[in-house]
Amino acid sequence: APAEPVRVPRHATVVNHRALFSNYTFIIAGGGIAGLTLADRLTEDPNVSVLVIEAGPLDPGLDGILVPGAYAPYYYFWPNLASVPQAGLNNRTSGAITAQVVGGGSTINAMVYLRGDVDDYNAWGALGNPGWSWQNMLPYFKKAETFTAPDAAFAATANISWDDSVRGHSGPVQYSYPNYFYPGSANWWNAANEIGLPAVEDPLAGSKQGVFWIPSALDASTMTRSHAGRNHYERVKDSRPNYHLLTSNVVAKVLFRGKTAIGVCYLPTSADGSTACPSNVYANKEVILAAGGFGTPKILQLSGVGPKKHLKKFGISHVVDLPGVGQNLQDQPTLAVSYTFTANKVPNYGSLLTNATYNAEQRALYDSSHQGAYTLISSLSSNIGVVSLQKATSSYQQIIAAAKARNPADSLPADVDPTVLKGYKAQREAILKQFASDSIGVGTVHWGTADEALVYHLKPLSRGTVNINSANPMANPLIDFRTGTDPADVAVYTALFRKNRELFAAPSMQALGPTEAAPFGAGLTTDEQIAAVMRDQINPSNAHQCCTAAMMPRALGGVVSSEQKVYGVQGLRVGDISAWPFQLSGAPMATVYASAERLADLIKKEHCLAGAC
Ligand SMILES: Cc1cc2nc3c(=O)[nH]c(=O)nc-3n(C[C@H](O)[C@H](O)[C@H](O)COP(=O)(O)OP(=O)(O)OC[C@H]3O[C@@H](n4cnc5c(N)ncnc54)[C@H](O)[C@@H]3O)c2cc1C
Repeated sequence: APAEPVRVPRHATVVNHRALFSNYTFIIAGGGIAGLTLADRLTEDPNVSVLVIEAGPLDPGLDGILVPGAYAPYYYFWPNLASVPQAGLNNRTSGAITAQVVGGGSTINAMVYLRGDVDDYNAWGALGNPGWSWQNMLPYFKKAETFTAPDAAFAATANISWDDSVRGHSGPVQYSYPNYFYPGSANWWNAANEIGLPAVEDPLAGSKQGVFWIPSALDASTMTRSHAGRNHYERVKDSRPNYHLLTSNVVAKVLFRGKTAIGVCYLPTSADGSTACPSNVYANKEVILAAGGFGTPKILQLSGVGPKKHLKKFGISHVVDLPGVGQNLQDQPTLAVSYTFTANKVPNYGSLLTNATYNAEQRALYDSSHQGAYTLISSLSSNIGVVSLQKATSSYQQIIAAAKARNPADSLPADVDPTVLKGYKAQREAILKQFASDSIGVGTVHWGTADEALVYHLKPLSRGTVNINSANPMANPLIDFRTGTDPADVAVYTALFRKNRELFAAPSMQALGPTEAAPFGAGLTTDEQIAAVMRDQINPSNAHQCCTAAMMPRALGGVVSSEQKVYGVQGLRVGDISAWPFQLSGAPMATVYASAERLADLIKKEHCLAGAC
């Protein structure tokens, strides 16, 4: 079958099962951010055909997806995903959220559009990944995006600043800023300045210590969400007969001839999986996995690419023994801290929920002129602050010293493969260097302007796992975030909690009369007391799951090379967030778009596509 020539129909479209070709130049598993970016760029060459197989449907344009203030992501959550009991969080289980829809996370995420910092990409490079650095990524960040500046007068009153030279102006992903802020945001911003978190000129310039407006994946022409389904599929589909998207189907596994990937088998998302692989489709050149931080390692393991010992338990014969597949799971945990106020300002984001008149006014304003509170994603305000460990606590050196004194093996599952442990040691050294730097954030503070502050932990040292629990491709994997199993994470989080508390104690926030509410509260004064409550409150996930097919040398437990080729086989790459070695000081979306742009260029060059050689 792989030798059959590619037939190109007249219209690119979402195809149904019967309209599929039997073979394509490339097959991409997962139509999320990475998958659709790759498909768009590869089909620029009319001689290439690409099939994307996506487990979810196309969003028909629901309000809760497109209108930020009406945000309702749960329509497209992957069903029934949850973690196992979390040993570091008093054995609580938690939901594990990831998207199942065309556009993946970009269709349902909170639209926060941030890059990592300079040392994030440099450190990935230093882990044995030539070609990865901030300098190398910057052109791809720009290529990926189009920034629309806010109205100049509004920007001046609202403290929005940016450096146009680091922003892209002609890429498919649209981003801008909401054109409204709640009055309480100004108190929060001033309070941040009062505790030594300055205004950052541009958080996308490679360092963002301080406070800034959150760039948002908003199409400024309509003030609606710019998601990958729109910017990397709908934008080009009518002119690309060579771009096929099969929705509501799940890739069960990669098909191999010897050690060469030749295609995939797939089945409808509605199937029960008892008859595995009813349908096959073949790739002439490559299969690319882009099924996200949970989906990609699952497909690899089901395909016989993973820890041999684990696969054996399910009767899966291994194609290549790669112990790192499904290890190294990381997320960016979140913590909500509740407050009551004696003098909070209205309107705040709670007003949309509690005041029907205000809500109706704001909706009418948005519908008529794309202005007002509905341009803000609900539950977030316009500002956020990023904090290095040094800024968070004067005890940062003690935290680093304690982390260095710990045996890294104690932070991983007992049966860890020696290569994975070696890779973790290398990562740990890189991250501890970042802890000592004042130019890399370890966490963020945020206040939505109503009854809750949010504290995010960006740089965990704890490592989890995602492993299949059945050979049935429809069964969800076992997800163990292992949040808080490394004591340094709890110490860092406690410091971030205290930074948030300091911010609320600053004069500009005190003017609103806040009281930290239960289960926290002023009665908790020691680190131990705070940490004990945090273990009951931390949410292990911000839906930023990553790093489960990590890009590192094989001797360090890596799964893919710096060109994102899976070790030990041919014709198979990982194109998505699974390939990251460790979390960024920032949210993932912009980097997933940009690194898929980078990978598309590498693939074009290697196969001489679209005049690339
Ligand atoms: C609710 C939510 C809020 C978030 N908020 C933000 C934010 O504000 N800012 C930010 O930067 N990031 C945010 N994120 C995270 C960000 O969206 C993800 O990190 C990003 O989408 C990852 O990109 P990806 O291409 O690796 O995977 P995804 O975009 O998740 O795409 C993977 C796709 O693969 C599909 N898939 C999985 N398994 C299979 C299979 N076997 N066969 C076929 N298809 C499959 C899935 O349905 C999905 O569409 C959020 C995520 C969520 C879910």
